[in-house]
Amino acid sequence: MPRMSLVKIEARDVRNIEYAAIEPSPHLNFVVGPNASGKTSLLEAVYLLGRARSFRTSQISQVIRFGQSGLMVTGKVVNETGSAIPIGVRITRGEREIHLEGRKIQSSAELIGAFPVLVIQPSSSTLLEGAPKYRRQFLDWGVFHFEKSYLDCWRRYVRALSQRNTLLREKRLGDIELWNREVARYGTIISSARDRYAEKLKPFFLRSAAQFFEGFEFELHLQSGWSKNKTLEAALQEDVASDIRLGYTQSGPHKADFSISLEGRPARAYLSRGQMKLLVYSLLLAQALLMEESVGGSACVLIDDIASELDEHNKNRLLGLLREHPTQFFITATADRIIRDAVDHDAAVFHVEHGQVTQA
Ligand SMILES: Nc1ncnc2c1ncn2[C@@H]1O[C@H](COP(=O)(O)OP(=O)(O)OP(=O)(O)O)[C@@H](O)[C@H]1O
Repeated sequence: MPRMSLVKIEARDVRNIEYAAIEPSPHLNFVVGPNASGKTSLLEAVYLLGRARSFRTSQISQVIRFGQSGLMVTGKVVNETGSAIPIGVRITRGEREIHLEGRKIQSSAELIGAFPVLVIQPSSSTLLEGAPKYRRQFLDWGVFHFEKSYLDCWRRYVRALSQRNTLLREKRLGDIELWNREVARYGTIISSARDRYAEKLKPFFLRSAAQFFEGFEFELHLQSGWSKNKTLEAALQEDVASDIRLGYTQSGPHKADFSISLEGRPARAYLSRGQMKLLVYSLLLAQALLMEESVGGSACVLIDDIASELDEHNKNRLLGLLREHPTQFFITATADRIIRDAVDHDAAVFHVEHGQVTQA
């Protein structure tokens, strides 16, 4: 069965790239060049194609090349059935246009389903070291690709939660029971979907982590966002008085989190920065592998600055792991030396200099 992969991409006015057109390999793609040449910008173009936003900034206009009024990225993705899907994303200051298979679409959700892209970058350590929202986003991205009804349920939850919060702030408690039920109904579905996903992810995560950490026993724990021994509806009912004081809902999947521990201790308290980075790699690669093996789909994984914070030994282990992994990767590095041993027959190498991209 063919795997999903990006077979063609054209980028116009993406940061310092005036124009680039490449035909990537379905497996390993190395993007090599000096600092500030435009390597991350090329990855940003791929990401734009799958998410219609940037992984570097929430202010998308920053990505438009200086002096230009807009940017455009077009590409062709071949999916598991062998069909070629054209995608186009055009961003001007204040406007975003997405085209999928010749149709103009309004929401990026459809795009995310058609071309799933994951990114691992130097700041990815925030997945384990930053606020819980990063871990919820990680879980939700995975669940979204697993259960198509998840997004709709999530939207209903957010709406119900916002209604409940308004009632709390305005101290209008007449309808609170109704909204407790709504929040509990969708919140419980979300939480169960995350639990199912985490259970599926665990063996893949442990397998990936075992490649980097010999003899370490990791555990992944999910916290639902409310007290374990009661239903969400009961927790919401009990919280009403203190929720009014605070002006927001304290219990629910919007407060969920997960943690990784090592022999009963929180991993983040014991691992070095480089090891934390390897743990993040393990989680994200597990997510991509789970997609390959269980959903019948696959993700395109972008790795920005592979050398950052990893020593030679771990870099080589990681590259070895990527070679075994059937996923499509885009990997940036400043030196050819880093990738020399990893390049084999199905790898493509792109050189970037002053925003010009050439295939080696
Ligand atoms: N909107 C923009 N228009 C034009 N150039 C930009 C824009 N935003 C950033 N740049 C410039 O684009 C260049 C390429 O940046 P990019 O981050 O892609 O480089 P890189 O090759 O990944 O570098 P490094 O190896 O240092 O991470 C930088 O010189 C940056 O200042």
